[in-house]
Amino acid sequence: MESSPVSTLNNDQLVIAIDGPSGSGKSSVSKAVARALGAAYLDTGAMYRAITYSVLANGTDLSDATAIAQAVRDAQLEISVDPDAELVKIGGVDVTAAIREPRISEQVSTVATNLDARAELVRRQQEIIKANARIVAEGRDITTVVAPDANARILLTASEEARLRRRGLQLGGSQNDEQLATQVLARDAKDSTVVNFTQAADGVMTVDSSDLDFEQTIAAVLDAISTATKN
Ligand SMILES: Nc1ncnc2c1ncn2[C@@H]1O[C@H](COP(=O)(O)OP(=O)(O)O)[C@@H](O)[C@H]1O
Ligand SMILES: Nc1ccn([C@H]2C[C@H](O)[C@@H](COP(=O)(O)OP(=O)(O)O)O2)c(=O)n1
Repeated sequence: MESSPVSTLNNDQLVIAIDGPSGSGKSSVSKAVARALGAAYLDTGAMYRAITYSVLANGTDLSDATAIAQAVRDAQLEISVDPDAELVKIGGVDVTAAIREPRISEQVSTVATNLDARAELVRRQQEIIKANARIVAEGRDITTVVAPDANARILLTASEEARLRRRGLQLGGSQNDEQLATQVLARDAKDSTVVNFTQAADGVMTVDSSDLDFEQTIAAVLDAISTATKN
């Protein structure tokens, strides 16, 4: 599966790890939780998306796993960890908005299922986490691989129906049902071949947001963090 877990936690550090499937609310909820905790925020999915943008822009053959892995090692990737200032750059180019386009969502699993690419991105994510005294990091393998020793580890889930509905609204109704299913469900199925983000690993708390609104979900996650950090 993945490269072996490395301890990322320094003394006195607060690391919150949040994983979950597409559309479960990871990014929006983690950002709000980071603000509430006065912490930095790391969107690891944005790193996979930025690499995908770059390999597509450079005409890299997506079936060439070695070329993709090399592109990740060579990538000059910058990501803001300020929850109030979203910024992603690759090779000096601002790709903050471009990486959210459906064409990236449709191809990103090619990068996410490349194990050499994952190893390099996990290494960079661990470096970013180490450099921040308080940080909320979210993705698919944060609770299990990137920061298994985080102070609180949470799996944020939601029903398929809720996730498709939320993503549809987020994209302003521009995608039909089939396109949404490709970008959400088919992508999760591909990504699940290399990381488990559907079942909570030992010690990981599950927050199911299917029947919670956005504010209730933030409160439930803050509650889970408070329970986990009491011990
Ligand atoms: N509990 C919730 N109830 C309703 N909408 C939500 C909830 N959580 C998140 N959302 C909305 O759903 C959409 C997808 O959330 P996002 O944070 O991008 O998910 P993810 O990062 O897991 O893909 C966003 O528009 C977000 O505001
Ligand atoms: N830690 C991570 C984060 C994201 N990924 C992959 C899986 C996803 O298909 C892409 C994009 O992730 P992102 O969190 O932006 O996706 P969603 O907003 O949840 O739809 O990256 C991963 O494999 N591991």
